[in-house]
Parts: sequence; structure tokens; C-alpha cells
Amino acid sequence: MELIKCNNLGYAYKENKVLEHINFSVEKGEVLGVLGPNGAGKSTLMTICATLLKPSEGEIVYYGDISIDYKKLRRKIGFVPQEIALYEELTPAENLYFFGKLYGLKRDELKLQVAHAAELTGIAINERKKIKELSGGMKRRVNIAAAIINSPEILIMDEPTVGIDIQSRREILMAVGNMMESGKAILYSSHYFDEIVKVCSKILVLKDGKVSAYGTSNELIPKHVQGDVSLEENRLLDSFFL
Ligand SMILES: Nc1ncnc2c1ncn2[C@@H]1O[C@H](COP(=O)(O)OP(=O)(O)OP(=O)(O)O)[C@@H](O)[C@H]1O
Repeated sequence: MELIKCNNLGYAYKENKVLEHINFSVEKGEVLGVLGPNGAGKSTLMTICATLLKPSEGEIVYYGDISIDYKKLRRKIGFVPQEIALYEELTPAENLYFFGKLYGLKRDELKLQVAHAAELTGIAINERKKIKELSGGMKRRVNIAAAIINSPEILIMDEPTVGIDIQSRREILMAVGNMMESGKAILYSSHYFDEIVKVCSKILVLKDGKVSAYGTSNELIPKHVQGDVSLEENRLLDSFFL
């Protein structure tokens, strides 16, 4: 089932058109990688998909239902923004409990969900440091854990690995793989080609706000580089796509 279907979507900041004629769909258990250089329109598209901006043209249909109740829909969507959206003075666990409570989780379920989100993202739940004392990579992992605290069916991740250490990057990519297997529909934006190759089942390449390629990973990525993209190949493929 298509959890998100984007039909001929366009967006303009005042007179400045930054997205045009965008079409794609994401089903349960699929990860759509949105690939593009800086300024291509990835964040704008992710924010629209998370229902935080309204398209200027076209539409997004969720769950095949054009008259879906947005209040209910928003509870099914987890959004990982590019900026860290956490309380700096609290520990990771305190942040997760806080966001879980916001979603109305209580007692055993809250405890279970916090433990699950922490495990999936590789966070030590007994970490005593405050968010402001953690590395950039750990902050990003907690940012993701907070977005999945309510077990959303649709997860939208806007460049979740920008500027972080290799270990955190690996943990995040593993978490995305596990969440895909558990049946979530995931939108994952990045400007790293190798990440998209590793975790995405479908790819949408954006260039200057337009789709320059869209298809399954098998269709778009040469067989010999699937699952093993060295830095050199990465550079070559970047130039090929972008
Ligand atoms: N709030 C805003 N107001 C006006 N223009 C904006 C705003 N946000 C983004 N833009 C413009 O929209 C275009 C697309 O930006 P967007 O942030 O969506 O791209 P991106 O692919 O996510 O880039 P990056 O990888 O740098 O985050 C850019 O030209 C940007 O300058």
C-alpha cells in the first residue's frame, strides 16, 4: 500500500520556485532516498511531506485517502529535522521520556518505547550526560530516537548524518535498515551517494528543484557497485547523477 504518493508537487517561497513537477510514491517497507546537492530542494520536500508546509501546486496523498484527517495523520508521521530538536539541558533518556509523554504514552508502554527507540539507535539509556555535552553524532541519534518514540508508520529523515562520526553514521544506517524491515515507509534525504546506495530501495534524484532520476535502486545503480561503493566510485557516481 502506498503510504505517501506525491502528485505533480510544486513549491515556491514567494516568487522563488524551488520544487516543480515532483512525483513519487513510498510503500510500507520501502526507503525512498532523496538525493541532491545543497539547495536542490530536499529539505523543502521533506518538510512538505511531514505536513509542515503546504504545497503550492499538486498534492500529497497519504494512505490513498485524499480526505484523511491531518490531526490523526500527524500521529503516524515521525520527522527528523536537519537541526537538532532536543532539550540541551536534559539527558537523552529525559528527552525521550518527555517526547513520549507528549504523544500520550504512559508507564509501561512509555518505558518500553524509550528502551526500544534507544536500542534501535544505539543510545545508552543510562547516559548521565546532558544533550549539550554529547558529540554531534550522539545528538543526531537521540534526534532520531525522539522521532520514532511513537512508532510512526511513516518516517521522514532530513539529512540525518550530516557532519557526524563514522560509528554514529553506521548506527543510523543500521537503524534505517531495521526500520525498513519492520515495515515503515521511510523518506531519507542525503547528499551522500554511498548512503543512498546502502539503505534505500528507491531513489529520487533532485536537481534544481526538479526530478532528474527516479526509480528502484536496482534500476538506477549499476550492479557492480550495489552494496560496495568506494570513495572513488562515490565521486564518479556523484558526477554521473548530479
Ligand atoms: N525559508 C526559506 N525562504 C526562502 N527560500 C528558501 C527557504 N528555505 C530554503 N529556501 C531556498 O529554497 C531552495 C531549496 O532549499 P532546500 O533547503 O530545500 O535545499 P536542500 O537540498 O535541502 O539544501 P541543503 O542540502 O543545503 O539543506 C534554496 O534555493 C534555498 O535558498
